[in-house]
Amino acid sequence: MKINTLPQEFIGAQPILKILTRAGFEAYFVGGSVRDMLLSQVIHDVDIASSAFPEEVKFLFEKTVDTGIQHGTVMVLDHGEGYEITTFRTESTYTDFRRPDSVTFVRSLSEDLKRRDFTINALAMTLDGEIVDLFGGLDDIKNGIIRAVGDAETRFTEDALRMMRALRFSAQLGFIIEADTQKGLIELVPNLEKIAVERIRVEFEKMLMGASAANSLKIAVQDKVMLYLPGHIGQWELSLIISDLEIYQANHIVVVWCHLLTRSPLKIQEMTHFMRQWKLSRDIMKTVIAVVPIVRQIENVTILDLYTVYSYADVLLEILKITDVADKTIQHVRSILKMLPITQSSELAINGSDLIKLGIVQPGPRMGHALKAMEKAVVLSEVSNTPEALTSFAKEQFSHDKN
Ligand SMILES: Nc1ccn([C@@H]2O[C@H](COP(=O)(O)OP(=O)(O)OP(=O)(O)O)[C@@H](O)[C@H]2O)c(=O)n1
Ligand SMILES: [Mg+2]
Repeated sequence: MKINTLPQEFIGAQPILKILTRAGFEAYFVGGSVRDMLLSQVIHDVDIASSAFPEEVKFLFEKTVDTGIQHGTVMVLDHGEGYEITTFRTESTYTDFRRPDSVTFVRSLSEDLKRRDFTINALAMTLDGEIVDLFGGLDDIKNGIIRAVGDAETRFTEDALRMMRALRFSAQLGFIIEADTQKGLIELVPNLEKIAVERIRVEFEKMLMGASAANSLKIAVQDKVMLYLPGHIGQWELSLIISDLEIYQANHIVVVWCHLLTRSPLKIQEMTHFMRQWKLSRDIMKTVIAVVPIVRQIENVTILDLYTVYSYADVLLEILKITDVADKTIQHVRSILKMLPITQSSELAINGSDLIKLGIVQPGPRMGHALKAMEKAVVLSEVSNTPEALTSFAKEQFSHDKN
């Protein structure tokens, strides 16, 4: 099979492959970019594999960076772009189920392709668009199948993360997992415990953001994958999460976590511990802690609640959609958010130094209290947000207070 018109992402890299082939080496586009091109999906990074050894690559190109030279990867810099070239390699035994004990550089493309995870990821393409398909990847793309290259158990023993990747690709692409591949997964799923949380998290998040997330999550429950994920998530009742995802697709990582935790059996105080086990970022943890209690009480939400959560309004509205909250309630929330007189304290018409200048409050602990009271009164439309109205409100409330 030959691709006649290559996407722009590959055209920029063609001169690099030309230099390698003119020097007598083999060079191909490999991995995710070839798969995504064939599926008309967005192409992320264009990876190049070559028979040239790292030192040979460095000799051929003027500007290179050793991004992962011990694994055979050198980045070539060309017109402000970086292209990673990885030497064809085989991998030795995997004592720890995630990293080869050593890699060996080889000159043969087929040796390199046969150690890759799935047939759809084991396609290569020459610089002028000829596809090299040694394991039936093209048919599997056409038929929507995730199939391990060769023996599934061997592939999953080499890197247990590949089991999460199977579920993730299935969710993103709507592909089914081929029977022997699934059998290998069921057999080896306990090895997931040996994989770093960060790596699992990346695949898990991509899975839950996929268009077919519900189906992959069902498989993950059935095949006991969930039992080996962090935070005892395997003990949760996941049917509501699955049915939400049958209808709506999460569009951002933070939405994934807010949704999951809204539907979780965890109390708000327990969530931080769970999120630490998944090593989530501070930003995501803050958002979850702000948004989830509001979603859980959405029928009784107050103007002050929505003011407090204003900076997370987009996430909040997204979660309300996913968790199937009544349209009427969503409209109500939207209209309150739109009508808030201020959205943060810095929008108050007078501030702390104004209060001091006016001689109403002195610096000290009462200041915070005064500012909070003004903020609350403005949000609740009890006072207009003008210097005059706020000054007389403050005088009335605080002038006679002792500072
Ligand atoms: N555990 C893994 C990870 C990667 N690969 C191989 O390395 C390529 C590039 O890996 P990566 O960028 O992690 O995945 P992609 O398939 O490119 O997917 P994504 O779109 O997420 O980048 C894959 O296509 C696959 O051939 C593998 O065999 N086993
Ligand atoms: Mg990639």
